[in-house]
Amino acid sequence: MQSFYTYPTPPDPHYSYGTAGFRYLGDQLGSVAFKTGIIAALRSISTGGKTIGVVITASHNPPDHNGVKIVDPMGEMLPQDWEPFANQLANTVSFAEFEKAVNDRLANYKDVTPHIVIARDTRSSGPRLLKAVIDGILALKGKYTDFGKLTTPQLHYITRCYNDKTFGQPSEQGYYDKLIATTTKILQINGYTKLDPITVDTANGIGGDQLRKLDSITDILNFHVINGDTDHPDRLNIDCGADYVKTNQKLPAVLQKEGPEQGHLYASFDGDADRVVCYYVDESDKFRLLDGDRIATLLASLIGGLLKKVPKIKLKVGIVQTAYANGSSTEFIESKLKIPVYFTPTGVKHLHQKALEFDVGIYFEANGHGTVVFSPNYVKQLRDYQAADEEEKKTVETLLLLVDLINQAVGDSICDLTAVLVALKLTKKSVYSWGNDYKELPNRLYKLSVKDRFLFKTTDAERRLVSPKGLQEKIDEVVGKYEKGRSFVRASGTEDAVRVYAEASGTEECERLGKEVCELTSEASQ
Ligand SMILES: CC(=O)N[C@H]1[C@@H](OP(=O)(O)O)O[C@H](CO)[C@@H](O)[C@@H]1O
Ligand SMILES: [Mg+2]
Repeated sequence: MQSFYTYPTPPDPHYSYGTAGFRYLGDQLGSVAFKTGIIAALRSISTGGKTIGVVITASHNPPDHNGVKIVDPMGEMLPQDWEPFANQLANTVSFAEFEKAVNDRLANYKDVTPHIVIARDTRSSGPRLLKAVIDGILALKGKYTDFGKLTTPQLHYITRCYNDKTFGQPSEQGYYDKLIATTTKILQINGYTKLDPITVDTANGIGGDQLRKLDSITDILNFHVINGDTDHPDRLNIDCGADYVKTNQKLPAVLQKEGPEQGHLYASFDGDADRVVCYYVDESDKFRLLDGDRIATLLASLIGGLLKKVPKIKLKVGIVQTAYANGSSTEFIESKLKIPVYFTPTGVKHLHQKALEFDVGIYFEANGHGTVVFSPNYVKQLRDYQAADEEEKKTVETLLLLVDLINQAVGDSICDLTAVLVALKLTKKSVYSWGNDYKELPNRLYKLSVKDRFLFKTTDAERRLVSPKGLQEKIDEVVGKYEKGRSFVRASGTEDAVRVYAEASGTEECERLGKEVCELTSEASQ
């Protein structure tokens, strides 16, 4: 563990393992990356030598940021009860304390060789941090396999394949093979040969390289990449990508300049390709965003529609949203799709957990991060089903193939987008009709700097404040003045800020409501 000295921990560190792992400026992450190698190795040892993943990425954050995140054996996030230990290690400055913490932990487990799979995004700090992660793994005499540059979900897939041989081949090629084979089969049994073309803004990140590879090995997917410059890592997420499009509610800069094609479907990925939003420009040149809420409703329409065709199969379907979901989407799901909606706090780990309670659990954050999970009961009922005719057989096969198409471990831009295109094809829906399923309520999201964001404590899936005292009552009073008004305030879990969300029936009303709630929030935080 002498390489501890190669990666000195800065004095008075405050590193914290959040939903997205450790995330800071790339040049401040050396010691954290080294220690993440150690934590991943310990996690592997604690599971009796199962393969663990490490992804080096800062997703949609600026190019000079970076991050390290650990992936558990079945492709899930590191369990929350490991986070305090990860934080303790990351913030330990002295070698003696560090060595003791590691050895104490090691003493709990059997002596096995850990194995770690690693991948990184396109950032220039990636290779340096990779070296640090590897040195951490080697310090515990671990083995590693470096998969080079991959999307975050690809590394989740590979990690799972190592531990679950039925899942697929543990390689990048294995990922493409599975996606192509599944998509081809779904199309074939439903009488189609290829998916419709789509233009994809890949945020100048790793998603671009991977879509180009896919495009070169198959004719059924028709992805046209824009913002796909991975030779210049400093362009990552700049004026493009899912976060830019969703936050600004406008086209990526290059499309604003060149002019988009009316009615054509576009999509944007984030920097590590685990989020996707779609959009188009309508007959009156208006930008129409098809965000995570819309993706959830589209996939729910597909799955719900297919299940209706086999009424003897009884499965529990649920949709999980956060308070950031547009009110119209919730209303559409409940009143038109007749599927129950559940709310959890922000962060995919909360949504994922809730979704697991259903046979089909569909969850998406409005920003485009999400997936669908299917229960063992779903697979069993469909596998055991005796189809009465060809139509039923086709339906059941399609429902089973969806399990392989959608990356259940984690939100995956490439799989989610393919599922969107499959859904449009199978439901015979045009881009316009998707966009007209419901009319979004105008909404605004604000970020406020406050003295102490931890003062803001919430309840009811973050929709109501319990602290600061009295603020919620004031918000209620303001909200009551606006038709279809809704507003809530919560501390960000990833930034030192408080977020204020507002929606109302009209744009002006929504902005006024947002402004009023921002003012109340600032006053209360003095
Ligand atoms: C409003 C919003 O988009 N919040 C994001 C953001 O969380 P905050 O806790 O709001 O900072 O980052 C999370 C991690 O990427 C993501 O899951 C979440 O949706
Ligand atoms: Mg991401």
